[in-house]
Amino acid sequence: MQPNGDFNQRIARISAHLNPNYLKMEETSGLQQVNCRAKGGASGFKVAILGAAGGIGQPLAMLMKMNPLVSVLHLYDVVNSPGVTADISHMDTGAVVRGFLGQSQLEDALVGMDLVIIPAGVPRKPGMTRDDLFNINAGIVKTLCEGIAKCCPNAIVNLISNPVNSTVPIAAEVFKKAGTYDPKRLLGVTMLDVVRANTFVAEVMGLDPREVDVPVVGGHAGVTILPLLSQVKPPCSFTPEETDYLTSRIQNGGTEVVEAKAGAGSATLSMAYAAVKFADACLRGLRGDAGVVQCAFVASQVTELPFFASKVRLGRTGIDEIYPLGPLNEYERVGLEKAKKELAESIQKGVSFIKK
Ligand SMILES: NC(=O)c1ccc[n+]([C@@H]2O[C@H](COP(=O)([O-])OP(=O)(O)OC[C@H]3O[C@@H](n4cnc5c(N)ncnc54)[C@H](O)[C@@H]3O)[C@@H](O)[C@H]2O)c1
Ligand SMILES: O=C(O)C[C@H](O)C(=O)O
Repeated sequence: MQPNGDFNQRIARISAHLNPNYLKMEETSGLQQVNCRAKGGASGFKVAILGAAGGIGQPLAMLMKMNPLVSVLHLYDVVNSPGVTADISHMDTGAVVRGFLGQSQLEDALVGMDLVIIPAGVPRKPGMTRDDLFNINAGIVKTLCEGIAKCCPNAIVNLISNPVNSTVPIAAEVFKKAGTYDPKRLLGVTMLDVVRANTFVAEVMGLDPREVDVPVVGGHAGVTILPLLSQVKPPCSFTPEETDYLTSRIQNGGTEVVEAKAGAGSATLSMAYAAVKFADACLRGLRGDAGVVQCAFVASQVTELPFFASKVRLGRTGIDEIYPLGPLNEYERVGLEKAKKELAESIQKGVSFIKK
C-alpha cells in the first residue's frame, strides 16, 4: 500500500506529539523514521542521556534501550543525536526513543524525566589528568544541571562527566542556587572503579568476576580511588605485593585505557556497561526493590568531607542510606588520608566554580 497525503500528515502529527521537536529535527537533520504507534510511558521509567552521541553515550543508549525498566529514552547531544536516535530506535525492545539536538532542545529532552544520565564532556588524552578536563567540562555540566533544575527537578541524576570529584559539587551548587537541591538524588558514577576492581581481583584470585564484590570508596581520580581489599566478598587474603599491585591497577585503570587508546579517548565500552549497571540499580530502587546497594560519590557525612564515595542503598527517592566505611586496615587508613587530601581540593574547586 502506498502512503497517501493523509497518512503522511497523520504520521507527522503523531510524531510531533511523541516528540515536539520532530518536525524541527526533520528539517535540520533529515531524520525521517518514526514509530507512529509507539506508546511511551505506559509503565516503566523515563530516562534521558545527555551526551548521547559520544563514545560512552552511544553504547549506553543502546544498553538502556535494552533495559526493560525503561519506557521512554531521550537522547540529547549537541551533535549527531538524530543519527544515533534513528539507529537505536530500530531495536525491537520496549522503550520509545526520541532524539534532541542542541541547546534549544535541551528543555524538551528533560521534561518529565525520572533519571538523567550525563556522560557529556571531553575525555582525557595521554598525559592528562582528569582535572585537566575541568575548564571545559565544568561549564557543560553547569548548563545541563541548570536545565535539570528547571525541567525535571525531581529526577535522579547520574553524573559521569569528569572530573567527577569536582563535577558533582558543581551540580550540587547549581541545584542549591535554583532551590531544587536534594542530596539524595545526585550521584557521581564511580561504578567503573568497582567493575575494574571486581575484574582485577578475580584475575589474581582465580575467581569468577561475577562473584566478586570489592567496595571502592573515596572519589574517582588517582589516589582518591580507594579499593577496600580487606572487605572483598568472598573474603580473600592478599599478600602485600598483591595489595600494592591491585590498588595501583585499580587506581590507574582509567589511565591504562587512555594510554592504550593513544589519543582516541578514554574508557567508553566498559564505562557504558558500568553506567547501565548503576542506572539499573537506581531504577530498581525507584521501583521499590529492597536491598539495592552500590558505591557512588555522593553528599556524605561518612568523613569530614562534604562528598565521598561509599556504599549507598537506593530507594524510591534516590539514596535511602549511606553506609559507613567499616573497619579499615593500616594500608587502607594511610590510603584514606591521601585520598581525603586530594578530594578536599577537588571538591572546593567545584564549589568555587559556581560560587565565585
Ligand atoms: N565517571 C567515570 O567513570 C568515567 C569513565 C569514562 C569517561 N568519563 C568521562 O565521561 C565524559 C565523556 O566521555 P566520552 O568518551 O563519551 O567522550 P566523547 O567526546 O566521546 O563524548 C562526549 C559527548 O558529549 C557531547 N557534548 C559536549 N558538550 C555537550 C553539551 N553541552 N551538551 C550535551 N552534550 C555535549 C559531545 O558532543 C559528545 O558526543 C568525559 O568527561 C570522560 O572523562 C567518566
Ligand atoms: O580515565 C579517564 O579519564 C576516564 C574515566 O574516568 C576512567 O576511569 O576510565
